[in-house]
Amino acid sequence: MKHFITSADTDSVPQLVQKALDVKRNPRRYDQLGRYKTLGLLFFNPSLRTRLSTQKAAQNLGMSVMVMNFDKDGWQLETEEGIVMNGGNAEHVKEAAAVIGQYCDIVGLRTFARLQDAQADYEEKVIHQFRQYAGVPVVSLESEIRHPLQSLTDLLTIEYHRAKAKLSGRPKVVLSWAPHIKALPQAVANSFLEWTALMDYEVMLTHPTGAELSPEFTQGVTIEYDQKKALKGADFVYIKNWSSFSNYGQVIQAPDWKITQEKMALTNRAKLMHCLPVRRNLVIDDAVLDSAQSIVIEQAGNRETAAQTVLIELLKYLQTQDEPSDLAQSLIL
Ligand SMILES: NCCC[C@H](NC(=O)CCC(=O)O)C(=O)O
Ligand SMILES: NC(=O)OP(=O)(O)O
Repeated sequence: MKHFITSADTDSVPQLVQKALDVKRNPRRYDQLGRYKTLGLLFFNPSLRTRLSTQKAAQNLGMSVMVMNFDKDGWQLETEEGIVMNGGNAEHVKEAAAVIGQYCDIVGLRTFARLQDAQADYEEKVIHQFRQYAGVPVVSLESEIRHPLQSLTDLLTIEYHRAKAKLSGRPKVVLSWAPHIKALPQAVANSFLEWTALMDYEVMLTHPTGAELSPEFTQGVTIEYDQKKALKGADFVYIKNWSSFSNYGQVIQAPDWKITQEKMALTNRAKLMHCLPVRRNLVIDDAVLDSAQSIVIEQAGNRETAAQTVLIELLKYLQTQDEPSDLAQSLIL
């Protein structure tokens, strides 16, 4: 694996999930793999889990880590090609990415959607420019439209519980929209659909009218507009708010979609998942978050395993690049 930006960066999502389960069982197996390698983590937006779990995962592999709050501490980045830079942006991404690539063997980036211009957000411009100009593997720490480290975590968590509960057959996995006061990105939901589509699950999406996601991510997905119907018989319930895609970035008002104990009672004693942070009693009731059905803390714990799995794959790729060619080898000898 050369980069980690979409599910297409891995040859097989089910195999990557199996590798993550293996890392969960043997977390110290590759504790020297990252020796003398440096990971750079660039945050344009806040983070708790992604920042700490990825840093911890890198340390578990013997890597050094540098973290930068790029929005506060970096120069304002210009991303337009060929522009006369006489505005507010001091540094072009071409130099910034290339220079960071001089210091880091792997670079992670968090660049949330601005939720003003769908076309601009859906291009995921900055992360692709880093892939083009950094010269090293690039990891998404949540881009405008995807959060692949979260999705790998989510599948790892589902597979772990499936095995533990000895669930036979295809699990019913429901992604439900829930209310929020702020306009949030669609990244977590998009990615969850992108990744679950590659597993043998019965996936159902439920949301109010007006909360439709981009067709790029919902093709082939069953959509049920009645939340209670959707929750019936669910084995896993994944809760997330997102703002409107069609009326781009607008907050959708539907307070009745909050997750309550009564709604959870409709499920097949489903495990409740959320990427966090979650606003209690606005999105999910205390009674549900504090119940045994909630696995949100364990899910967040699995972020470390998912990040470690991805770093192992990228470090193994770097090893293949580090091996001296026959010609270089003969010059050294
Ligand atoms: N990385 C996980 C989720 C991050 C972000 N949530 C947030 O911004 C919540 C902010 C708040 O609740 O004020 C999102 O939905 O994509
Ligand atoms: N779930 C998640 O990505 O959390 P942070 O935003 O805190 O990193």
